[in-house]
Parts: sequence; structure tokens; C-alpha cells
Amino acid sequence: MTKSFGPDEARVTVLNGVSLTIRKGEFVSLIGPSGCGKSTLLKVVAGLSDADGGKVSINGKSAREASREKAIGLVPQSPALLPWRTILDNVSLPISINPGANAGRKLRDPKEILTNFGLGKAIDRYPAQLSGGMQQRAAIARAFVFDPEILLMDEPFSALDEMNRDQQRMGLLDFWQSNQKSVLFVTHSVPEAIILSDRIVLMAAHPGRIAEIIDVDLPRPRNEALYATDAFRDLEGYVRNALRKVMEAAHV
Ligand SMILES: Nc1ncnc2c1ncn2[C@@H]1O[C@H](COP(=O)(O)OP(=O)(O)OP(=O)(O)O)[C@@H](O)[C@H]1O
Repeated sequence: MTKSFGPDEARVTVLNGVSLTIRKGEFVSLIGPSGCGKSTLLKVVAGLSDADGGKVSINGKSAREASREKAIGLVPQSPALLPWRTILDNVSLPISINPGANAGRKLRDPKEILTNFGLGKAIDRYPAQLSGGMQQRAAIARAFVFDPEILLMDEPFSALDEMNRDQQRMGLLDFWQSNQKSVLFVTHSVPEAIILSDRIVLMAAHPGRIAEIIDVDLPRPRNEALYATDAFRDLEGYVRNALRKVMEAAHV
């Protein structure tokens, strides 16, 4: 797939020859230097922006079709909850405003999902009454309501402090391990990419492209204990080194 921006005389190629297949139920992270096109790639897969060349296919559907049918769940960087609605209403909102997309679809019970994300006691509270981490969990829960075929997450934990961040990662990991969905996850954190993913797609910049795909061959189910293992540390060293190389190349 290719994607460029700007007028003809000053066109900048942002994604060049990006080709990636995500298996059903696979967790794939995108990592790479700032400006390498991670968010752009996510937007194209989400059907929010069109590729110039190549195509996106989600179970045989185009990105726009899949997006219309709510086969794609999108989790933004900030939770974007409506402050005047309770957490339950926020998470139920996609169902009430989108009755057309519900036809013949199996929808998830918002209460059940919120409970799974540890928010069972907070369903009647308003976003401002929740911590940042809880709000972000609610945003992730909202993306699961339509039981999408693929979840796209753009640095969903980047606004959280490190402790909170780790807690949210583990929450997502637990939920994902019992609801194996295909996930495409953008992150700047090497440990986050490793603990969550089956594969890490390392991108390089100018133009944005795939530099390397790294298999995360660590056993599942995973938990925090994995961070302290030699296998984790070895892989972390490998990914950091590979990332350093593409960063250096991006600055010359
Ligand atoms: N709508 C747009 N118009 C013009 N240029 C754009 C547009 N969107 C993105 N770009 C450019 O495309 C490149 C890739 O941007 P993108 O946000 O996808 O990178 P990224 O890898 O997600 O970066 P970061 O890690 O900093 O979030 C950047 O150089 C950016 O300036």
C-alpha cells in the first residue's frame, strides 16, 4: 500500500509499499520513529483515509465497508467520552446511535464488558468522576461493544503515568486473552509491544515502510512475571537495537 500527502509539486510519500497480513485473533504492534506513518496506516485500515495505491481487505471487505458495518473498533489516544453521559451510556452509545449497523449482528452487553474491564461499580458514574486509566478502559470497552473483527488502537495508554499504564496493559492483555480479537496496536514502548504482541512490525521513516517484522515467541497466557525473564530481556534488547538503527537512519 502507498499513501502520500500534498500537492503534485510537493508530494510527500508517507507510506511506501507497506504490506501486512494480520491473522484472525492475532495481536500486532506497530513501532517506529515519529513520523514514520503509524497513525496514517491505522487511519487507512480504519477506512478514515484512502490509500493511493494498494488496498485494505478485512475479511474480504474494503476498509470503508468494514467500517460502515462496524467490523472495526477504533480506540483513540484520548478516551473521547461524552462528559454529560454516564460510563454505561457512553459505552452503550454506539448501539443507540447506530441501529442500522446492528441488523443481524451479535452485540456485546455493555454492562458485561464494563465489568470485564473492572468498571462494574463505575457504570453510573460520569467520566470526570473516573481516573484517566479508568476512562481509557471505558473507551476500550466501547470499541468492543460491536464485537468488531479487528481493533485498531493508537497509543491508547500514552497519556497515562507508568504505573497506571502497566495496569491498563495487563487489563487489556487479560481481556484479549479471553476474547481473542485481531488487534493492530500503535505504541512507542518496546516493553508494551513485547508483552502484548504476537508480532511487532518495526517501521522506518522517509518514506514510511516496514523495516522488519519481529516474532514475539513468548508463551501465553502472559502476565507481569514475563518482564523479569531472560527471554523477555533478550527480545527487548533485540527490538531496542533494531529500533535504534531505524532511528539513526531517519536522522541522516
Ligand atoms: N493529513 C495530512 N496531511 C499532510 N501530511 C500528513 C497528514 N497526516 C500525516 N501527515 C504526515 O505524514 C507523516 C506520518 O505521520 P503519522 O502521524 O502517520 O506518523 P506517526 O508514525 O504516527 O508519528 P508519531 O509517532 O509522531 O505519532 C508525517 O510526516 C506527517 O507530517
